[in-house]
Amino acid sequence: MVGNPFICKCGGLLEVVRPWKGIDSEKLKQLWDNRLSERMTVYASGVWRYKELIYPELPEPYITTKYEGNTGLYPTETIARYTGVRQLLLKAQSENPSGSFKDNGMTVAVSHGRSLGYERFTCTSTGNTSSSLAMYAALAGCTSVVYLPGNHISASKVRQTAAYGAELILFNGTYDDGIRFSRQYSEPLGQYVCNSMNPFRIEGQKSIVYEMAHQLRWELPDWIVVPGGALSNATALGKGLLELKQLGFIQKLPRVAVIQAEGASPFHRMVSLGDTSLIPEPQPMTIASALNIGNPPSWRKALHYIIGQLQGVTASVTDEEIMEAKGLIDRCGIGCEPASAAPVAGLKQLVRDGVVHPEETAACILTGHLLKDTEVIPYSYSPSPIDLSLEAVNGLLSRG
Ligand SMILES: N[C@@H](CCOP(=O)(O)O)C(=O)O
Repeated sequence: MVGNPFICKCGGLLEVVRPWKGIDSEKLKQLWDNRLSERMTVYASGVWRYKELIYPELPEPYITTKYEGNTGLYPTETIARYTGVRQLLLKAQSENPSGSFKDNGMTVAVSHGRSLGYERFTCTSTGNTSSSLAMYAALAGCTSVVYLPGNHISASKVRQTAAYGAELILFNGTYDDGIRFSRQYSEPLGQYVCNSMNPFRIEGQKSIVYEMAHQLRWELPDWIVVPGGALSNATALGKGLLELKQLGFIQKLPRVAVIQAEGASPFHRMVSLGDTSLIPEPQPMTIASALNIGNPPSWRKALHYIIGQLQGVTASVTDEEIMEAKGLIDRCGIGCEPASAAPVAGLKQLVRDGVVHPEETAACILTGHLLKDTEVIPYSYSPSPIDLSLEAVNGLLSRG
């Protein structure tokens, strides 16, 4: 096996560990408040605003940013009622420049790669990671090569990736096959890997919970709920939360829940059986394209942070439950891709099962934009055009 810079000799994934000397949380909170008025500097980014906890030593000229992050945190009574909690917030990572939470990590991975002198970036993807990478690589004046499974991914995401100018390599097999290939061959091909096996992706994705805590004046809800596919989001959430607590930014840790889609839920299966080794799902199958992953690369890190350190919980939900929750999120005016609706469906289940108390509060992280998986948008509109007249319109309105 050819070496990969992010894989340890033991086969596990490397991660960034810092000694955290000289962090003064009160001073940093003040600095970050001041940065909220930045406009066209790197600190206008909702990721690089928190540079001191993300990648303090990276020189600014290497940073490729599209002012990512800065996403809304919306209270919604409809979804609170639906899930059964007292208060519910939706953190819309879908509002990122390429339409998904991947941007929080990708700006850091691409900036790190540039600092090493790379000009060719790569990833394997079900579509969001590739769109994000293609966008940042183009922005940095570099090229990207993306490996995409030939089936069960979203054509709208593939088109978005192509639009940013990536070289597309469609292959037979699943996301997991593509990851196996790029673990082995990206480095000899001179391509800098930007999948979440790259620990700088995880560092960037921590900013999601940093920004959420900042928006809530450093008091998080009782629960934070994320979808689980490759498990980089869960890992970053766990690592980020523990750092916030350890460094004195928050006084109380929230509980965390990771929700998988039933057809691609090896992590949930492992946790619910009390096991500590993951049995991959050979044919992952869910309508939520971003969750179509049978062998999540970050499962060990997620197990360590979410289950080991934070005593978090997991659940799995059916495609029907995902689509029902998505319908509600869409009609609240926020909208999301199917994978993002899994946390809302999962929270409902956790309240029903008595794991989450109805008096508790929760935030669900929406990972991708409503326009990401357009093939599965289940809405219809007027079947055939009419000749416009007041009578014809009144006739249609009275039917509705
Ligand atoms: N849903 C993802 C797959 C995860 O890839 P990662 O390397 O970004 O964790 C995608 O959009 O491709």
